[in-house]
Amino acid sequence: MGLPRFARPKGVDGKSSPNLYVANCGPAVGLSIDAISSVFSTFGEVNGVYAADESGTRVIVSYINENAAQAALKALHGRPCPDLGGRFLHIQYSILQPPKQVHTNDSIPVSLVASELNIPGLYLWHDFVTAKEEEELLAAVDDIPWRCLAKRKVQHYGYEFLYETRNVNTRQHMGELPSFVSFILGRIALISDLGDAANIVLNQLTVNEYPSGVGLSPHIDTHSAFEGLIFSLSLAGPCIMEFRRHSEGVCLPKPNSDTESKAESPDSSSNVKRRAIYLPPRSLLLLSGEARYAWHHYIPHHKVDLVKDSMIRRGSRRVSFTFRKVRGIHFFVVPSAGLASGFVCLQFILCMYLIALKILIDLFGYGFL
Ligand SMILES: O=C(O)CCC(=O)C(=O)O
Ligand SMILES: [Fe+2]
Repeated sequence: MGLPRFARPKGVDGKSSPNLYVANCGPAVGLSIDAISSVFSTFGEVNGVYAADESGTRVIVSYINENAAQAALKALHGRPCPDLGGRFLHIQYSILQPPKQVHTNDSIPVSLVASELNIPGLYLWHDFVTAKEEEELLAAVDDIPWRCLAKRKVQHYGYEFLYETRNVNTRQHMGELPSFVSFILGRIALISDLGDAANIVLNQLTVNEYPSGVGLSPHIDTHSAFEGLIFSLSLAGPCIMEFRRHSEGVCLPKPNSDTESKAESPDSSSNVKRRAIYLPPRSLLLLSGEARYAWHHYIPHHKVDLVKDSMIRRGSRRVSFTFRKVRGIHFFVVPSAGLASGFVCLQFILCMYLIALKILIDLFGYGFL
């Protein structure tokens, strides 16, 4: 998906050109590309209107000829534009970058459905929770203190994820997953596509709150900390999630699980396969098998995502609920977290009963039965 690349003009005046760099203008400030195009078309034929960067607040208006650009700049620069919500536009000439200087276009087509990505083990269910449930889930976590990381806020349930060691402390169990997520666990257990649903164990929950434009570094969730399936429920705002996988024999960067480091710019080398999927609010993503173990996943730092030719603005925040299974811990089996304590009791009683039975058999033989 190639957007033309324009250089931001240097100096105040810039060099005359048919392309204008227009700041304070774009989808992120409520101005559609069509509306912008129609206003600028009054000065001459417009070739196209493009996002100047990922902010959603700066566009490039590209004219067929320079005179039109000059007229538009003269008429619209530095004053409120009534046809564009009264916004003050800041306009300069912009220059199409010569091919040698063109930055690697790091945007790739974004799919709406998981099957298009061809990544085994990746699933996405839209509208997994209703708008009302979403509201209730957000209210529930907003009632609980957040832990602030450098760029986002988190809450941990079940077991705390320790960012310093990229692991969980399995000796410190923080209790069952909260009752406000029980219905989600119950619903996951009913997903018919997941053959062996009875074996799904989810005993750790990380809630992430991302402010607008904040992403997540490429990583594979730590193998030694988590096993099995990883479910992530998106709430409040949309984002895109990208996946990348290096070809055999090519070294992957060290898995950067749940770190706070700056999102790396995606590797454009031909040895890297890249895919992207749009995660709307209320959708549930599942990473399993190859999707979970062989592909890095990350959320690019964008305020606006280009999805099927539409610019989709990230909300003021995105909250995700990521459910995982801590390696080696077998309690709290889905279907119902509400029933989890019952399971634990039952398992405990059964164990005690078998141990007692074994002792009695050892002492008295089978005769006492
Ligand atoms: O926010 C998300 O959906 C993904 C979070 C994630 O990848 C993680 O916590 O490891
Ligand atoms: Fe992850």
